Amino acid sequence: MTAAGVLYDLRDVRKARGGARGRFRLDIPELTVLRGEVVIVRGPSGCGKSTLLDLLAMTLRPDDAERFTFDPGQGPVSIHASWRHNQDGLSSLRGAFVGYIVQTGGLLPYLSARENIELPARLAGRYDPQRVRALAEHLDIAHLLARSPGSLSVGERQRVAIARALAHDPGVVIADEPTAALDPVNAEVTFRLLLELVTGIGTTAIVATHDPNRGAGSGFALIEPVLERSGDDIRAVFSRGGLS
Ligand SMILES: Nc1ncnc2c1ncn2[C@@H]1O[C@H](COP(=O)(O)OP(=O)(O)OP(=O)(O)O)[C@@H](O)[C@H]1O
Repeated sequence: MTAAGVLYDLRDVRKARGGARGRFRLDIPELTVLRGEVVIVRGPSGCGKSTLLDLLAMTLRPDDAERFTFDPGQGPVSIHASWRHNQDGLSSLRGAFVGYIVQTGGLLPYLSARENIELPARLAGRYDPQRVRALAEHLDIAHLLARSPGSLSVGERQRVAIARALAHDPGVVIADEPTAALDPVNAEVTFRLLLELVTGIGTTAIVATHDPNRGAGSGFALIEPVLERSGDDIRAVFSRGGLS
C-alpha cells in the first residue's frame, strides 16, 4: 500500500486522563488506517475506545504526538500541528471529512429528522438530496423524516444518526458504540446496516464496540488494546501497523 492510500498515520501519540479511580493513559505507538477500510475497535468498558475515537475525530487534543496525520485526499495534514496553530482549519477539516455517530444519536431535538440529516451536509457545502433520499431508503427511515427526534424510537434515532454521519460524503465515519443503547435484535440489525452502507459506498469506517462477538470473523480489521494495570492506574496501548 502506498502512502496515497493512507488516511490516518499516527506514531507515538499519547493522551492521559484522570480515570474513574486512578490515572488513565492511552499510548499509540503506531496506527495506520487505510482509505476504504472498516476498522473495529474492540475492548471492555473504560479501556479507552472513546478516547481513541475522539482523537481520530479531531475533537480531543493529544498530549503529544511524534506523527498524527489525516489525508483528506490532497495530501496529509498534521493534526497535531493544527491543534497548536490552526484550530479553525481543524474545525473545517472535521466538518467536511468526519462523520461521527455517538452512542445515543446526539440528534438536535429542535430539528426534524430530515433537518438533522441535512445540516452537516449543508454546512460542508455538500448537500445532495439524492444522497439523503438513498440513505433514508436504505436505512428504512424515509417515512420518518418529518418527525422530531423525541418522537422516534431509540433504534430509529440511531438510524437517523447514521444517515446524518454519511450525508456529506465524509472521508471517514467514526461510530462510538453506535448500538450500545439498543436491544440485542435492533443492535444486530443496525450494526449490520451501518457496515453494509459503509462497505457499499466505500467509506472508511472506525467502529467501537465492547461486545467481544462484534466483528468476529467479519474480515474487517480489528484493533484491541493491550491493557497494563498498576494499582488503579491503567495504560492502554492501541497499535496497528499498515505500511510495509
Ligand atoms: N472527559 C474525561 N475526563 C477525565 N477522564 C475521562 C474523561 N473521559 C474518559 N475518561 C477516563 O478515561 C478512561 C477511558 O475512558 P473511555 O471513555 O475512553 O473508555 P471506553 O473504552 O470508551 O469506555 P466505555 O466503553 O465505557 O464507553 C476511563 O478511565 C475514563 O474514566
